[in-house]
Amino acid sequence: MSKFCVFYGTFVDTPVLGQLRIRARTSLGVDINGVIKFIKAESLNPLQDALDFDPNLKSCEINVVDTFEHQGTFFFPGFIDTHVHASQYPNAGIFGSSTLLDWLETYTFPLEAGLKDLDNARKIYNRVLDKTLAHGTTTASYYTTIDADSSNLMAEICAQRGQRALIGKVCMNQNSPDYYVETLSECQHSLNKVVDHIRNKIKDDKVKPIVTPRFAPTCTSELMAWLGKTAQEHDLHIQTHLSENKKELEWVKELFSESDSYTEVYDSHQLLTPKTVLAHCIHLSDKELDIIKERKSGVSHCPISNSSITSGECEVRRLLDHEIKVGLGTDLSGGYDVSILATARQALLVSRHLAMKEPDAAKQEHLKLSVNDVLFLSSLGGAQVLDMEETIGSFEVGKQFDTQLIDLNSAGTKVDVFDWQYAKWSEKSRDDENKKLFEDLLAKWLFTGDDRNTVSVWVAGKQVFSSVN
Ligand SMILES: O=c1[nH]c(=O)c2nc[nH]c2[nH]1
Ligand SMILES: [Zn+2]
Repeated sequence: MSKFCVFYGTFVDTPVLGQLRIRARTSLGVDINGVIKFIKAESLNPLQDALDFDPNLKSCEINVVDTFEHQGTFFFPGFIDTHVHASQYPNAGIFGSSTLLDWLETYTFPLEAGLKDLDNARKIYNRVLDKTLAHGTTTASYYTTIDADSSNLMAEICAQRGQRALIGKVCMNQNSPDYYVETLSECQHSLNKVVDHIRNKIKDDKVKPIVTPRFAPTCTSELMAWLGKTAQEHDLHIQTHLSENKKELEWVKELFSESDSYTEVYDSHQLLTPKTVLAHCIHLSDKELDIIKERKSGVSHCPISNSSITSGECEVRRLLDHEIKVGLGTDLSGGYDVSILATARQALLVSRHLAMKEPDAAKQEHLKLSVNDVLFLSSLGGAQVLDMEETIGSFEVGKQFDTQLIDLNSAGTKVDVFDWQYAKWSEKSRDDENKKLFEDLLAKWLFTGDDRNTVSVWVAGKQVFSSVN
């Protein structure tokens, strides 16, 4: 890696929900630590911009990545997958007509148990990294399995391959099959082992442990209380599932009859913090939304999973109106697609389904998520959910350069752009028209693009994927 890198071309991000920021003819300088040091609009010479920023750079190697002349190319923040079960990847697409509770028994627990075999785990986890990086995912919050050694292996693979990752060794000590469960003390021991391995042996700031009670039904109150306390003592992230499926809700009511709601089960065990990621959140009362907002926890919206295993339609606009942080999750393998772009597309479509059930025209319009909204959820929204918005999710001086380079003309692309649909950035006088044209190109990317358009990916300034290698 060069001491200093300058990227030149068009930068697109979503600093605010619903708003695209398109910066053409722009240079962006990145230092050896992957930190964005300057962003210069109306740049004519990216190399000169670096020297203007710091004349001392003259004596070191400066690498320029110049995409300016290449029509249909732009930089977008790396995608953030806020909820993905790496261990379930082999089952992507295999779910039949199951719903959550029978899906867990039939497909999921047997698969996860098999990752105790480290050769098997290594194959699966490397494949997950191949695929997520190639689809532009620069940060992921992973679930692994209950097994500490294979969870540590996943952390090592993420560190080697350069992805920013939260590693969640799954915790479950009740209502689980005999072949796939731990006692309280086994679970405590294996979580401690994973936290120690990641923090003291791997020692990569980009890879962190995350406390992961699978979901309330599989965790005793004693385990959840210990997990809440551990997260607080070690300042750890937390992730779990909440309110995904109606049968699951009834089960939680039976198991935790002393709690007023599913959300309160977690809250009463100190599991709701600003660093908590709650997957699904489909069937919540207003009171539960108030608690989540109050605790500043975030929601991972997993629309492909919710449609596939028939869990329901998450009312994302309602969450956003409640000022709750929302990001996107692929939720492999309840979800079948590793792609956050495909997940964003499905988020938009699910919002249209909710809108179709709303008779009031103004309210119907409000329910619809726009292209800009779902692109926000895929990037800065996800960063907020992971409590990492100061570091990643958009292009700002001081943030890390976690980025994907998109080329709508890449080899084999499904996206077709006609000459008159391109923005002509060399003609500055046409910038208003150019921006409009570019917004349409982004919509084309969302609806017709895929990993063939993701040609390079960087995490903390380091290239972690290139389609030409
Ligand atoms: O989507 C889901 N995937 C899972 O593995 C799981 N476990 C509990 N609840 C779950 N939901
Ligand atoms: Zn899940």
